[in-house]
This record gives sequence, structure tokens and C-alpha cells, in this order.
Amino acid sequence: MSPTINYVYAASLSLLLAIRYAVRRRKLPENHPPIVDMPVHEMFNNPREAYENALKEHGPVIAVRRKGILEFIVDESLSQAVLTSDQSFSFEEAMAQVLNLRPYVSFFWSFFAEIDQLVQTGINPRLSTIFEQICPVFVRNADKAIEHRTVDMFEEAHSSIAEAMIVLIFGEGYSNERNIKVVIEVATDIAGLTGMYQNSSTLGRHFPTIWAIVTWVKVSCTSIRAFFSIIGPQVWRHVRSRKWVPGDEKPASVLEYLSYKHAKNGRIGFTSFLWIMSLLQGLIFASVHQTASVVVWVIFEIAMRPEYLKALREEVYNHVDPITHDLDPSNVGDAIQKAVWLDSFIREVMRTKGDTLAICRMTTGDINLGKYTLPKGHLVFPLATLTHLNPAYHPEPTVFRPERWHGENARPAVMSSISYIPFGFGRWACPGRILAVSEIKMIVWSIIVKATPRLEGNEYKIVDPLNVTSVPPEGVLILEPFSFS
Ligand code: HEM
Repeated sequence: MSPTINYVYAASLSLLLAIRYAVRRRKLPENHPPIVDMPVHEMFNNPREAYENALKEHGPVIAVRRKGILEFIVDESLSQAVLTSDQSFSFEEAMAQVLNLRPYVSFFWSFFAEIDQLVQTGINPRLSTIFEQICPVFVRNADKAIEHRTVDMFEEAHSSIAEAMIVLIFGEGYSNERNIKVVIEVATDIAGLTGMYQNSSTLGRHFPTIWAIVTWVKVSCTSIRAFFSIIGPQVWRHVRSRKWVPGDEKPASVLEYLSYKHAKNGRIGFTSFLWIMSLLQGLIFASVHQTASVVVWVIFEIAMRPEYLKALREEVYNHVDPITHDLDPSNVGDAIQKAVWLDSFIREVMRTKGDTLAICRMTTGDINLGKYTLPKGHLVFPLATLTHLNPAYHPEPTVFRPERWHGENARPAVMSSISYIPFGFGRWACPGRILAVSEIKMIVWSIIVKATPRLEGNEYKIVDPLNVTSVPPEGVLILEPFSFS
């Protein structure tokens, strides 16, 4: 590394340490919520019971120290206030902390809002074209997976989604093995920065600040560097190859959308190029890892519940080529919209998979909540199981029943509410959820039209009970050939 880069790292990391130290040392307000001393093994191995019992005893808001940091947990009666009062509880500040991105985000505060807008205006209006573009990626990859019979579903979903995102973000010309590898590494490494694999590391559990520094330096020197040095020159040539005058023609990819948006006098300069590359990296992080993990959940649950296969296959029957038996990309958007069974199956998987501390906000000042005052600069998490497994919202909440989302109570998988928060809630609810659920549908269909998923021993293992969505379950998945004829 050059001395300048070393200097930037040292300065950023010192700032990060100073901020963490200052946050930890600040005195708590007098009427702070009760601080619960939770045994570490309960918090990591049995988080649902541990947090629910603590809230039952001391609720509705408690403070718990996790990995050395004091966090606040609220029950379902206060979730809405936390997730929707943006003045008091900041999404951006929380993300900056969770991603250990504070030094960077302090300089580029519009980062999260710009990615949000990018998805809302650069992706969502083009979804039906995008589905037809990326559907063949899923069909091709499913065919390869079915040939192997025994599949690492996470690896399979991760590389399919990475390839689909390359087509969507950069364009089909970028889809090659080298770029896919870089995108997979970026998605995995940035996901790692959120601490999702921290629970399995001794350093991460006991020395979180050192862990964050080591992880950031490692990721910056590997996948982030590869992203800039391998994909960077291709993007640079692309954005410099022509003028970007809004209104000239429609953007064919997210990169082109951003080029039109950031061009000055029709040209992209070096600073705009760096900004575009950073936004695209953020988009890759947001779009690949989580979706791949949920795909594993959905396929595993289908394998565990073969009684649903008939209805799931019937929905796609008319969209399968009668000769090749491939899922047909033309009009796949229409099929996606009408697939009530698969949609409710996905919704039920996302409701029941057992997340605990999935979404959070950060206090922007000393904030009054209920009868307590929460100190400035702390993370506040609604306990998701009290929402998703709450009998007041979902009768017989632990029973897996996709049919509960049919008929009068019909709710699409993407519809957030205060009783369903896998995609978050409020102003910052996931803007990519329609794309995510549609990708999951295309991947599931590409598999089940040609194979029946089965889990060896009819079982899977949850790897990290505290990070159920982000760290996918493990199991040996077998794809047994199936034919409609
Ligand atoms: C099944 C897959 C996915 C899940 C479970 C998921 C879940 C979430 C959650 C929980 C949040 C935070 C919301 C909050 O705190 O209220 C979020 C934010 C976000 N998600 Fe997703 N997401 C998924 C896929 C995607 C995809 C495919 C994209 C991009 C196309 C995407 C883009 C984003 C962005 C940009 C944010 C930041 C919030 C914002 O800018 O508004 N997500 N997601």
C-alpha cells in the first residue's frame, strides 16, 4: 500500500476509535431504561427467548450490552415510534454504525439517500424489462445446478444473483466469470462488515473494535480494491466513451442512469466516476447477499414441505417452454405478479424464519420513549420476533401456513406493515423489495420446473440464531429431476 493510503487508513481508524470511545463514555440520562445483564451464551445461542424474557420482565424498552456496546431493544408497542420518527431515530446514522462506516459517511452524508433514490428511480420503473433481461441467467444457472444434483444452494443463489445484478447494473457486456467473482466477493465482504460473521469469531465477540479495524483493512485491500482495479477500468472506458445528455435516449443500465445523472456538460469526470463506483458498490452490497440468503430459506422450506409443490408448479405451468421445459422470460413479469401461492409462501418464510435484531435506528439526541430517556448516539432495535411471532397479529404464529395470506387477508410478500418487517418499515423500508421477491420467484421456478428439491435427512441447521436472515441455514440439498410431461 502507498504511504498516502496508509495515512488515510490510520486517520479514519483513529477517528472511528475516538467516536466509539466518546459514545461509550457519555453519561447516561438519569431515567434511562433498565440495563439488563444478559449472559453472552443466551444472547448468541437463544436470542429470541433471552430478549423476549428480558422485555417481559423489564419492558417495553431495555438496554443490553452486546459486544461491548450498549444497545436498546423495544417491544412491539414501541416499534412503530422507533421506525417512523426519523427526526429522533436516524436510519443513516444506524447504518453508518452497523457497517462501521462512520468516518466515510460523515463526509458523504447523502450516500444512503442517493442509493435509495437510485433504486426507486433507476431500477423500479424498469422492472418488467429487467425481469426479461435477468430471467435467462437464473434458468442457465439452475440447469447447471440440477446437473450436479447435490447443490450448495447459497453459493448457487449468490452467483446467480451476482450475475443478474451485473447485467442489471452494468449491462450484459460485463457478464463474465472474472466480474462475477469480484461482485460476489464485494457482496460477501461488505456483508461481513456489518458483523454478521462476527458472532462466529472469538476476536469479533471479545474485541469488536479491533475486529472492525482488521476487517475493514482486509476488505479494503482485497475485494474493494479488486472492484476498483478490475471493474473500474471497464466502467471508466464506458462512461468516457460518449456524452450523456439527458433526454437523448433511455438508460440501458443503472450505470447509464447514473452517468446521465452525474454528467457535467454531458461528460463524466474522475470525481463523478468515483462517486458512481461507490454507489454501485453500495447497491451490490444491498442487493446480493440478503436475497441469496432468503432464496436458501425458501428452497429449504419447499424441500421440507413438498405438499406445496403441486400448487407452486401449477402457477408457472403456462410460462414453461413445452419443448425445452425452460422458464420462458417473455412476460415473466406478468407471471410473477399473478403467482399468489409462491408469493404467500415467500411471505410466510420471511415471517417465520426467526429474526431477532434485524433492523435498527440510532438516537439523534437524548430521546424520550415511553417513560424513559434514551441517550444520544445509541442503536435501538425493535425485537422482530415480537412482531412476526405475535399471536395478536398472526393467529397460531409458529404454524407455517402460507394460506393465511390468501383471500380476505391477502398481503403480497413485499407489503411492509408494523406486523411484518423483514423489509423494514417507514421511510427507509427496503426500496429493492419488489426486485428481491421477483428474483426469488424466478430462481425457485427455474429449479422446480425441472427438479424436486429434497434435504438430506429432511433437516437443516441454523448457523447463527442471532443473524438468521443474513447467515443462511446449512443443509445438504438434493435436486431430483422432475418433468411436467
Ligand atoms: C430478500 C432480500 C432483501 C431483504 C430481506 C432486504 C431487507 C432490507 C431491510 C430490512 C432494509 C432496512 C429497512 C429499514 O431499516 O427500515 C433494507 C434496506 C435497503 N435495501 Fe433491501 N433487502 C433485500 C433486497 C434488496 C435488493 C435486491 C435491493 C436492491 C435492488 C435492496 C436495496 C436496499 C437499499 C438501497 C436499502 C437501504 C435503505 C434505503 O436506501 O431506503 N434490498 N433492505
